[in-house]
Amino acid sequence: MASAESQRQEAEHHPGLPARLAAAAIFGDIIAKGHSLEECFSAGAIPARLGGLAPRDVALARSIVTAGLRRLGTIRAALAALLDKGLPRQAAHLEWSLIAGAAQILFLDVPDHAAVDLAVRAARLESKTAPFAGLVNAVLRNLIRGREKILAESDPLEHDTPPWLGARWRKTYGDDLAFAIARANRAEPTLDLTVKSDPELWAQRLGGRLLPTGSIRLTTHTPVTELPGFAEGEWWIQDAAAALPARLLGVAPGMRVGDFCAAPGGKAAQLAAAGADVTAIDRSAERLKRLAANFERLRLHADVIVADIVSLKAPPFDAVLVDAPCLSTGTIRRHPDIAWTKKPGDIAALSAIQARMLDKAVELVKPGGQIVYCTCSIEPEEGEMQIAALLRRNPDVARVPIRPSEVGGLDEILNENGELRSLPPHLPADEDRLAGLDGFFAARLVRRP
Ligand SMILES: C[S@@+](CC[C@H](N)C(=O)[O-])C[C@H]1O[C@@H](n2cnc3c(N)ncnc32)[C@H](O)[C@@H]1O
Repeated sequence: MASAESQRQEAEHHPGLPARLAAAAIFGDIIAKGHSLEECFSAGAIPARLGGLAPRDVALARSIVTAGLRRLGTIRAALAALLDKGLPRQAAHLEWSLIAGAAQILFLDVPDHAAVDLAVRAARLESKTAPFAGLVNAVLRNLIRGREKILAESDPLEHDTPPWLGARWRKTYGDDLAFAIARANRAEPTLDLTVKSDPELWAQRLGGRLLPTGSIRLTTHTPVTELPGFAEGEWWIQDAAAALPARLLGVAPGMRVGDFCAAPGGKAAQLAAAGADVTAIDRSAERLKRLAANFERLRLHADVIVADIVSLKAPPFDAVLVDAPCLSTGTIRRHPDIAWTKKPGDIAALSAIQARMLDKAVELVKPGGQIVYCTCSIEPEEGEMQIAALLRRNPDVARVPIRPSEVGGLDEILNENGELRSLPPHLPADEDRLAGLDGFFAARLVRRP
């Protein structure tokens, strides 16, 4: 290992180096150790990987990691073709540095020579990898030569989607839609806002586009904290599809609503802004702190409870929203790490918890009260099949179909049972950067009186 002192000296002479070292280390944390992208760049993670980095370097490291994860399959296939003998075992972690270099060369607006030079310097910093600095140089230079062909031949489904997910999506949605989902996942996500009130006025003030669903889609590059209305708590960031489930509950002022799995509070804020008396429940005290901070900025109120929903005891609610934990495959555009950190076996464990949460929602909603169940997953086990199973096992529950007028007239995001099923290629736009929706499932139910 390089001493901290030699790293510090190198970094002083080569200002771009710390961001590349951090990016390479974080690729390892995510791909090999299964940490999430959000966790790696959260405030708590800073001392471990990002300590001492200037905000500009943290932003660059994040761009490298995000671009690299979004196109990981393409990068790995290209590197494998150039490394016919693979990487030497003692220097296997050079892969992270090569991935970071390749992400810059293929997908970021970074000068090629900087990407190569800094990857070579990073390799020289460690005794185990130093003998292979020449190999790093040769591989990345060959990558530059082959760039056009690599990009032209890169297929979203074959290369940038893990095979098990690609196979699932083909089976569920057919070849064409599976391809469209994979292609949409490679695009940068849009920046959508939910406003407390008067979306037309705020769309105008923020120079954004008012979507048929009522969300505002922005094109600005101004940091969100500097935009009008942020400090005043007039709006919050929330994907346009994620904003739909809470609206389907049709809350009226004073209604007692249980938000099951509430943190960090995007949907709870919608319910509270609509005048509901919200009880926000989540088992993560840490994430509920974020909800509390968000609510403070938005000047909204909710009663907050740290609890496991499965064993929750509470007086009955007028309505319940269940935003259950899930595989989150509908949000790969925003969280490209999900494609590589989730495993096929996760679905069975998650769908068992989802079923128990649904049963709890039925138990804790008053007779005649409504439940909206949602997940940001495009896997049917966590959506359509979950509701079909609940309706089979509990005759006291019925579906209340969602009408197109409740989702901005977007018939294509409703299925034949009147459930919401949005997918990343939905909501196309004249400009690619304004297109797309997170993949969400939502069903509205009523506990029979
Ligand atoms: C999809 S997120 C919720 C997002 C939130 N509703 C929003 O709109 O901002 C799922 C949440 O479920 C919580 N969670 C997972 N398992 C839980 C359980 N057994 N009981 C309570 N909360 C749970 C997680 O801590 C996480 O905050």
